[in-house]
Amino acid sequence: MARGGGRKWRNGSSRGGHGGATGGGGGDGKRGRAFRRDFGKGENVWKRPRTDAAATDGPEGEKPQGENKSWAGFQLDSPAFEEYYKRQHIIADDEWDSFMATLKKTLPTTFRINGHGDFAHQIREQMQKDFFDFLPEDVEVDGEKFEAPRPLPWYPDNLAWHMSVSRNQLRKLDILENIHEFLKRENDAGNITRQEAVSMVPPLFLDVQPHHRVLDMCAAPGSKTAQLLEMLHAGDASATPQGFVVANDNDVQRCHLLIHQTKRMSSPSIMVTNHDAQNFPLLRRRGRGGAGDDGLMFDRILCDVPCSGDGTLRKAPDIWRKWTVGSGNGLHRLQLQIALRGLALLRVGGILVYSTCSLNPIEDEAVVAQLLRVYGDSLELLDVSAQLPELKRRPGLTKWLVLDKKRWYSNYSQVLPISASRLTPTMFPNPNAPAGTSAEPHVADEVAAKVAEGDGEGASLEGISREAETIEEGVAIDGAEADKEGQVEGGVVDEGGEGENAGVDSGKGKGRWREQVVPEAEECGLPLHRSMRVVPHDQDTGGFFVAVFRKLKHLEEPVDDGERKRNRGRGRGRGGRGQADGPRDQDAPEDQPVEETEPVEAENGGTETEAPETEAATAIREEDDAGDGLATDGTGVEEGLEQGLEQGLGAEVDGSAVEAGGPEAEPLEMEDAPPATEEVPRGEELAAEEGGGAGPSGGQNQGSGPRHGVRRIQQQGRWRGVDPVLELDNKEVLDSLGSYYGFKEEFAYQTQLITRSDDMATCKRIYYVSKSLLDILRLNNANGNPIKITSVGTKMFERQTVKDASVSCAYRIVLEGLPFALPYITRQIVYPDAEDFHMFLSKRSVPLTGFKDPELVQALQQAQSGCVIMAMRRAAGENTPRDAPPAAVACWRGANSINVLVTKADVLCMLDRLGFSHTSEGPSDAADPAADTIATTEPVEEAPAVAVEEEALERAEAAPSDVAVAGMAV
Ligand SMILES: C[S@@+](CC[C@H](N)C(=O)[O-])C[C@H]1O[C@@H](n2cnc3c(N)ncnc32)[C@H](O)[C@@H]1O
Repeated sequence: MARGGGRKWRNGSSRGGHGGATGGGGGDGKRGRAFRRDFGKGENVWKRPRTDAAATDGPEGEKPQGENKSWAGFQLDSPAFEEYYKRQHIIADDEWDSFMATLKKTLPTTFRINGHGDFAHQIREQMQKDFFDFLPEDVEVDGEKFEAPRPLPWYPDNLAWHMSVSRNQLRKLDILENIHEFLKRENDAGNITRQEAVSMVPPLFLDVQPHHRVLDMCAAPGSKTAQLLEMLHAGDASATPQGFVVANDNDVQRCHLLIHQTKRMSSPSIMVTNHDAQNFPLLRRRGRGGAGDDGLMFDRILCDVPCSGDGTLRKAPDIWRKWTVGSGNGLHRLQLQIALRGLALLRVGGILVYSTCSLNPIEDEAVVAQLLRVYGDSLELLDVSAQLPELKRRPGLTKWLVLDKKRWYSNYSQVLPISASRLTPTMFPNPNAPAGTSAEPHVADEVAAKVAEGDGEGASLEGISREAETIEEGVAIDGAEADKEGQVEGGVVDEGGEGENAGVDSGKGKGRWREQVVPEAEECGLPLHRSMRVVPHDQDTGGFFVAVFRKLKHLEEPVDDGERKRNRGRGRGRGGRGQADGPRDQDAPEDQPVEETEPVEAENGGTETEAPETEAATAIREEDDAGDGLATDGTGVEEGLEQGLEQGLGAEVDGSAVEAGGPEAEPLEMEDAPPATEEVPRGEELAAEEGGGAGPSGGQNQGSGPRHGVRRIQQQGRWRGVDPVLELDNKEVLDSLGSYYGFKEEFAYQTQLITRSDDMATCKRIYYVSKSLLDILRLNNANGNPIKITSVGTKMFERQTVKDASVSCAYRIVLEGLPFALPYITRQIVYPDAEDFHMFLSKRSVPLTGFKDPELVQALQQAQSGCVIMAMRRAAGENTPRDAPPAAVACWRGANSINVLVTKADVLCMLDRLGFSHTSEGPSDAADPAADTIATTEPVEEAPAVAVEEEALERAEAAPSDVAVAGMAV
């Protein structure tokens, strides 16, 4: 569907990236002068550190370079971490010190300019022109030279930037403070996103095109989702993309961060869902199979899994203290389950990127290796070394060790009973190696050899540690005897019993715990070097791991029976809830018709359904002949996970795996909280807050045609408390919108508007969704709504409670949705020239007669009271159609005046983009709204509300370790 010049004019500049830019503007230098005035304070601010306490970090030399004050009190080392990673050889010995030193420095500030094309380039140019070009060479912060900001060389179009200073340091010099203010303002308006450099990498390898269906499986807080959306919208600027992005997270709170982040993108092509990714539903169509029509399968999947997060030590230093080897081991299973589910949902030919912000091979290469084993020649680990050539990366490891309970293993066959429930074969380079192939060398022999070589107790990392002492004290050396004070369990003497840390030689408890000969790591034999690890000291970043896969075909061949049986026994032995059975080809070829679940009319009037079964559920059902009470619709699921489980994952399916079979979800309010000043119709408030009960209201809904995609509020059952996703088909509302705004016929408002309230006649918010997402909503509905949707599309209209009875349409157009409606509006729209528009934005409230252009005054006087769109005219001679103005803004026309209906921050950014002068304080506050007939004083969130959310966003981004710990299975 065409969207006219939406991409060009960028409704008020804000709401981020893709969606239309203010365009034009810039270049006249006026705005730049306004900003530069702030710098002219008659002194060299570049060298003047602030004298307040925040300006000093304490004496140099007492902290690692770059460490800031906020790190005071943090432990910045971990012997366990060092021992572990040295042993894994993720870094060569001669680089170790540099690696560790970088890890102890704070992370530089990096940010990304949202969007693409003209709009993004304008921001970049403005930023350089007004700020960076003015930086003298000799700026110092905290006694260190301030390096000029530079674009990240590997990020396309110079749209991602690096500043050597931390965010705290940005506040220490006035001139940097101005940059900080600019970044903050643009961030609030959604034009810039602070994001760690390495976190920007995975989406780039997905090569998202506008027609792609994209799934972001673990998406919150959403910085990568934002990138995916930008790529989706990067095609024909005048069209809504054919594809869409589904952003999922299993944490309801974090879903709200995700909604906030994606809302800034103003996209009708985004859906936020709330599922355990390992159980993400697979939707099928009945009788409509065929190339290009395979239900809800995806062309691109980002699998940025929960992880132990030790690649983020530089921004989350508490990870030093918390670091244990158990974090990575404990997450491996979940990571594998999620990745396998991702592959099951991927179309043939599609690309899946697996990524973590952990350096740990158990979370990284071991997962990748198992995916390759399960999929065999159905999956290719892509060699992407030629892509992003400027990005320094290291090839993935091809061998590694597994550590548990202070004991190193190279092969699962060595695993002692004490660790058998904590480790799985899939963690090892060779999960299927028969027992004994890599038996541990006899310690006594090794000790003898080392002693003979003159090596002794000092050889703590490369072989034997402290054997001399252990022998002296008569400690068991081949697992048969007990230490005097230690305990024997399965032949291992463990000092603390529960200690998890690597601590091969912790220096404590001399002679109290048994040492082992560390086995040689085994080669995996798979092309894992094609995966990549970004390490901090290569380019002053955090650490990250990325692997890029292409699915070549659907799985067909069952895994080896013997192997399945062997592992099935193991699963039972461990009390697993279920066991995967042999593989089935659930991932039907594109041309194969598939069955669709029939929704069952539930007693409460809502729709209840038998959910499409997840593979985990299948695993349970098929292991347990009684079916474990789980519903299945027989649509089948990819056997990937089952095989993964069979091949040693252990076949235990944790409680969460059952969820897709029908858990009762936490009540979830689906829409953003209404602005405090707005009046919420009572019926709708109830619907949102109480999760049900607000049925169609009396006669108001009469006259509506049959609803499509109806999903009434669930009073019980799977998504209890979740607002419905309903296609707006209330004739009165649609007619009122159509006649008030004079929408052209080609505008799909008749079919592509969605509400989340059962009471359509008075629904508070109306959302606009792309055609392709609408198809998915309908498919979801036809399948009984297995997908739990927390938000969809972009808000386009909001109900306005007004005192003035002459206002004939209760719905105003909101900032996010305006770009999509603008090309089709023929009424209630006026066209000021640049001068009047500039004046209006600066004042934010102007009498109807207060404009210089008499035609504009006349048009305003003739407009109805209520929402009016001000669309700036191009300069004379510019031959641009009226429906593609350089900027437009929604306003409220009262009896005597017209008021802008966007935040001050948004107006400021719009002025910036248009090259209009303003003070850094921005436009004045709107005139007293009481003077007019608008019922709300500030209809959109003002900066404080946004700032709070931003803070939460930052916290969420900075705390992956918490996420990981919370998500740990053990
Ligand atoms: C590493 S963070 C994702 C960061 C995100 N991709 C971004 O760029 O902003 C991992 C996310 O996974 C979520 N998560 C944890 N377990 C999950 C599961 N089983 N299914 C889906 N999401 C999960 C967490 O809530 C967390 O938001």
